[in-house]
Amino acid sequence: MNKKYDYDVIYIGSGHAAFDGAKNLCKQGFKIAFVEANAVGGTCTNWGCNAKITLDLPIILSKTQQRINGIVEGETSINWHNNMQHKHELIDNLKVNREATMKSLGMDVIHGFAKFYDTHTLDIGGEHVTSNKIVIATGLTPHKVGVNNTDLSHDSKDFLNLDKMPKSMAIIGTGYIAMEFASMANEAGCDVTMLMHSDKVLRSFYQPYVSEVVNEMKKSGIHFIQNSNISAFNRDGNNYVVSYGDNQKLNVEWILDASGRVPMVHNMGLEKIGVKYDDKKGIIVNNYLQTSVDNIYASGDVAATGQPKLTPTATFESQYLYHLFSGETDKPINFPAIPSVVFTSPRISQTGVSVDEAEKSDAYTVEKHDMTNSWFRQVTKAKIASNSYVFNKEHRLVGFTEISDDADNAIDTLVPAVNMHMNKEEIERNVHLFPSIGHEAWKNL
Ligand SMILES: Cc1cc2nc3c(=O)[nH]c(=O)nc-3n(C[C@H](O)[C@H](O)[C@H](O)COP(=O)(O)OP(=O)(O)OC[C@H]3O[C@@H](n4cnc5c(N)ncnc54)[C@H](O)[C@@H]3O)c2cc1C
Ligand SMILES: NC(=O)c1ccc[n+]([C@@H]2O[C@H](COP(=O)([O-])OP(=O)(O)OC[C@H]3O[C@@H](n4cnc5c(N)ncnc54)[C@H](O)[C@@H]3O)[C@@H](O)[C@H]2O)c1
Repeated sequence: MNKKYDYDVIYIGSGHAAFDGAKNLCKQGFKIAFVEANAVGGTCTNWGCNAKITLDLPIILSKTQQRINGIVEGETSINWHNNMQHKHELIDNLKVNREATMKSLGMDVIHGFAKFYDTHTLDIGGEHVTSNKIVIATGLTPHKVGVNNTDLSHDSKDFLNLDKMPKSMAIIGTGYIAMEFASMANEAGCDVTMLMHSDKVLRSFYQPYVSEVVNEMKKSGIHFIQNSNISAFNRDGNNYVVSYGDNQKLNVEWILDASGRVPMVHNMGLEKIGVKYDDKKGIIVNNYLQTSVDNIYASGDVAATGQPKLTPTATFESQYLYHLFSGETDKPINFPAIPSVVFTSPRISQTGVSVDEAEKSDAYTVEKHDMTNSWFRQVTKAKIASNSYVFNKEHRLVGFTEISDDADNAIDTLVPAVNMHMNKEEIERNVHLFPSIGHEAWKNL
């Protein structure tokens, strides 16, 4: 579209924050390139959501079998090696397929690490490429705890490639990754110990529900050490020793550092061209996802928008930039309620106004339900199933959270009702498949 630069838009990164909107821009005639330093498709596609949920399949079966034991007889045992093979079959080619799709649509893929040469020029291994607009979509990278021999620990990518499940594992942190991977490892026969930073687990979720998940995990044999204050990792033959607390030691086969993920903002020359960022939150953007330099934008996990750093957010931002660049909108980004789920057993999901926020304000009312007595949950023999609906003053639905093995499905069905702030009349205009979790989630409204 313009002759001055090689491209109309270059995306640094090729994950959901880039590709999802770029393909639509490309269809409108924009000349597009992606610069990718690692696997095309980014974290979610190669070592995030997709890989994790594939490995979770036998965990769901095993947990279901335990609930309906007696109806289904015998014990389920997980063959982790075969589970990992299944993951490789589904995941390993995704990056190849994604690159082929990009090229077939007419977009270029440049392999290498991008640095800014000036505000319109990227340096990729000494080659210069220019673009009218540049979108920084570089995501997050694992944080390493600052202790002695920190390199003896592994990260989430290593876990998602473990061919053999270790007999014992120390997990640093109790966030999303720590809790999900602990549930999987435990069910696959590993002795898991969680080394907590404080006494809080999954801080952004409704704590009474989080406590129930922790209790279930404890019953399954997972150990939680609060305020662990870890100080060093050391080798002990083929094993590793984690030093923590007041000279205490934990001997394990494997250490997973799940102490968080930090924005990919370094060594890119951002300081040189004046793009402002915060080491923890990411690249500072305005309501148009525009950085402190006019022609440079940020999208997805690396953008400091205050939104949950999740795939649906990255996709939404990427699509917004498509609408903005194509001239279809000149309005600021207007985020919908983003649903999030922790894939533990049971799972916790939430979207919109949280119960905590609602309970601190007169503007909301909260309705809580124990779902274990509902008919459909009796079919699934749910031991734990509760949810909470948040309504505003006009009794319109503005938030929802659930704990249950079906919390992911429950939230997915309610997202439109929360986003549209539906009232009773609007809710009743929607009919649902029966019997289903979706029907259950709507019928209390
Ligand atoms: C283990 C795990 C499980 C997850 N599970 C879920 C889930 O169940 N649901 C969910 O919604 N979210 C989940 N997430 C989060 C989700 O993966 C991210 O929110 C999403 O991938 C963000 O997309 P993105 O495009 O912003 O960044 P990314 O997908 O991280 O893409 C950024 C890309 O930029 C590249 N890059 C970085 N710097 C440069 C550079 N200078 N030059 C060139 N390339 C560069 C990187 O190599 C990377 O490929 C999970 C994350 C992890 C780690
Ligand atoms: N189901 C999902 O949607 C899903 C799953 C996995 C990851 N993710 C995304 O990936 C991101 C990263 O996940 P995460 O679990 O790495 O981060 P997180 O921020 O959720 O958790 C980090 C954990 O590490 C702890 N911690 C920090 N410093 C520590 C220290 N020095 N010692 C011990 N513990 C320490 C924190 O207290 C916290 O419990 C999340 O923000 C989330 O957006 C999402």
